[in-house]
Amino acid sequence: MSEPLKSSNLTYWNKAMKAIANDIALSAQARQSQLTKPLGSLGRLEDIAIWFAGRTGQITPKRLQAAICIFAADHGVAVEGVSAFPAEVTAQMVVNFMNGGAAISVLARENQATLNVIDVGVKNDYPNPINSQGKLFRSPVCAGTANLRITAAMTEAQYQKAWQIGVASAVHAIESGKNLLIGGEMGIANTTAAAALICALTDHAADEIVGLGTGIELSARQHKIQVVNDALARATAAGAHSPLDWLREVGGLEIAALAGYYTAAAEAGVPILLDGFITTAAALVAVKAKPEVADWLLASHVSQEQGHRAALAALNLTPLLDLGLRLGEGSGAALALPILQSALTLHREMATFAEAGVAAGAM
Ligand SMILES: O=C(O)c1ccc[n+]([C@@H]2O[C@H](COP(=O)([O-])O)[C@@H](O)[C@H]2O)c1
Ligand SMILES: Cc1cc2nc[nH]c2cc1C
Repeated sequence: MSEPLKSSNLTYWNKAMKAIANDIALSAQARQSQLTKPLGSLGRLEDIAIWFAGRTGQITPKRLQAAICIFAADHGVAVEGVSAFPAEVTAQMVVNFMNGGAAISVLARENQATLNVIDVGVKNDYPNPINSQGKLFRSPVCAGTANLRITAAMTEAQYQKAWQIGVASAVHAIESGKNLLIGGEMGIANTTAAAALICALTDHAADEIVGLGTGIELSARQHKIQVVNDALARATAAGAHSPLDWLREVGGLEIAALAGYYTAAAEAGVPILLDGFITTAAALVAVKAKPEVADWLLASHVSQEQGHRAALAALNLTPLLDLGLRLGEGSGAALALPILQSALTLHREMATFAEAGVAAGAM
């Protein structure tokens, strides 16, 4: 199925943020201390259960119903030879996602998550999928961004439209009962845009952040660093200042949509599970524009892309997994889902010392 996505509820932008229920988190912490295990022995799983209690307002949070939205778009900077793959792959992978053959298609099935793909700016044509796994929303803002090395990647109207499509995607998922939002992305050359954004929004130099993306040679990485530095200098000269200026100048349509998706999820009080390098760049934009978004973010994994660890650190996030992934599509987030589910199920279903008749240790 393929349909346009209506950006129905734009009031989510600039809405007041839902508060964290600290009293409920404290009750969840007290429950953790009563479960039949030495306190702290479930490590970060205990923190995860308490984190979700504070966000959901439930001492024993319900099972997670995850929505995965993949935002796909092309990048004008691909002409600079910054990727190991041709730009045509963006459209081809959209079809693969829908046909069920991509890594994220498999992982979504494996973890009972819904998978929707939102085309916010794929350049090449592609056929409508038949019998697809999820829904395809064809909402292209334009046929990809401009080359960020030589001009602003997007116009004001373009990045705002992409942002609003992300907002509408989050609203759609939340209104259909999802209580965990995962964003994924597909866009050849988007590690160049993400690296430029991370450099602009943190104190890091391009050499610290630019990586090999889909697998470019080390010599090509030097050129990619030059492209990022040229883009940063150009945008600085053009007067880029705010996080949204930087998004427009050096970002991407899928990155703008992800930033809107995360902001709307946080405004609605729905937890967000980040994926890799590009989704973290989008989260950085959202947090710099609206700092409270940070309270709703969890990091699934640290990608092999060089600058990901620094970007996560800038968000004060500690990843759950370090598996050497560098795929994107939401794959790392889908892989971390069973860990989150187990943390919540243990918290809900384990017996307390009193219930089990087990002697509690000195605490
Ligand atoms: O998420 C990551 O950490 C990640 C790291 C490297 C590459 N990717 C994916 O690869 C594509 C971008 O790589 P590149 O080399 O074309 O810039 C894009 O489709 C991303 O989903 C994703
Ligand atoms: C094949 C392929 C699959 C991807 N999935 C996300 N980014 C990707 C980039 C390529 C090249």
